[in-house]
Amino acid sequence: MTAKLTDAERKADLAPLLANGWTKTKGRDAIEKTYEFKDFVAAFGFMTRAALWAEKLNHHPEWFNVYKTVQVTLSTHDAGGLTMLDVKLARKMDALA
Ligand SMILES: C[C@H](O)[C@H](O)[C@H]1CNC2=NC(N)=NC(=O)C2=N1
Repeated sequence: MTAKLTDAERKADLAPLLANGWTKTKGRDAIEKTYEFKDFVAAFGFMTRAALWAEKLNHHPEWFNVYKTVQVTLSTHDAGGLTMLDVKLARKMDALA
């Protein structure tokens, strides 16, 4: 099983994400970000591309879409918190958005 992020990993790998629009979820070891796109097609295009990466990583987002907004929460359910899989998927999503 993937291990929860260590303090060192939180400094090295999580901090850059937190400086790039991700925030820690309240009351839970998770991160979230709200992406705003030009329209629904752009938002759904992002979700489609992210979904293929999620499947490839076998790591799946919690997300919510309304029109051109996609709200994403990442956490590793099997580990009960943040792992490097969340970092990987967050980086990928930022690259795709
Ligand atoms: C059986 C399957 O590999 C697991 O349930 C995977 C699937 N996708 C997952 N996604 C996320 N976000 N956390 C998990 O722990 C997780 N586990």
